[in-house]
Amino acid sequence: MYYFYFDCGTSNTRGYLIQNSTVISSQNLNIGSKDVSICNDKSLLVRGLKTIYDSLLHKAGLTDHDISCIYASGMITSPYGLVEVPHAAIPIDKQGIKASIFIHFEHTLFHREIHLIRGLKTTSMDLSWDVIEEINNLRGEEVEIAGICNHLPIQWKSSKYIILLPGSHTHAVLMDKETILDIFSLFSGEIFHALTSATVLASSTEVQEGKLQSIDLNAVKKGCEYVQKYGFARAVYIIHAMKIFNIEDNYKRRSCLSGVVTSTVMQSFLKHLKSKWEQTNNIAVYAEESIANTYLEVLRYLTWNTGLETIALARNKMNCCVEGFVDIINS
Ligand SMILES: O=C(O)C(=O)C[C@@H](O)[C@H](O)CO
Repeated sequence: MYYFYFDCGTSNTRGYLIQNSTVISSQNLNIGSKDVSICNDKSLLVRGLKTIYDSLLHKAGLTDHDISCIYASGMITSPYGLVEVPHAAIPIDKQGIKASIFIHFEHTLFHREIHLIRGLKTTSMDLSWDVIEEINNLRGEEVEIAGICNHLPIQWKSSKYIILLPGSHTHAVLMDKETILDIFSLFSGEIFHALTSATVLASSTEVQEGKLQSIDLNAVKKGCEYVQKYGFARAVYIIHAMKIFNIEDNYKRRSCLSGVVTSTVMQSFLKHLKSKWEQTNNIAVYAEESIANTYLEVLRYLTWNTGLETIALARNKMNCCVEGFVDIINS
């Protein structure tokens, strides 16, 4: 039996052709909810999805009739996706995620149902300004979490632990065995992106494509030190001063800035950990390798000698998204 799965992000969409539980082929397209928002045109995403779908089916010698079901998760259920679908509320596990799937009939290009995996939020109450600070929400990471659970030390599963998912936003997720108990959401990668593309730091932190995926961990540590000593605003200024007075190169300055942003994000997280999730000592970070290592370096710097156990899982080496999707569907 064949089925199709779309993982839709803010900047990218990936389609997977799956036979039983095995991925036959996949394709990436640089289209996401960000483009829908910028162009105010939802058809952009549908056309992108259909391009991926047709191309993978064609390569496999299949037709639409061979695909028993199409699934999608992530920003596709956001206001800048295909159709806005309310988040499901936590606590939730794989079975709950599967049971809350929303079926949408796509009538413009697919002319068939697309089964949408909902994002998650931390409250089901009516929201107002009085309680907005209690809210946390994610879309897409719930599928990755299901896959990540297969790669954690077995002894972690007998108690509570935390999964950190850095990205444009960073979500910290409190787990009890394989149930998502709580979420704490933070702005993060978008801050770094804004600083390195829309401020005076742009040209002094720019690096070649090949160096984007690597990081200088000593420079990251320096960034942490500046934030601890002076706070975010002065730490960022120091990186600007490094350019003005010719200290180090763009690669080191970029790594240092990454340390500044990451340690600011982790300071908020650690405050939350201390006040709300105190009893938890195990933290797994799932991200592209250099980002996961940056988070680990920063966490170790900020929590030195406190008994936290941290591990990194490199997203570029294991695809927890598709693995989690298969687990959810088979649950
Ligand atoms: O629920 C939404 O609308 C979001 O903006 C979720 C976002 O934070 C993603 O989880 C990032 O991957």
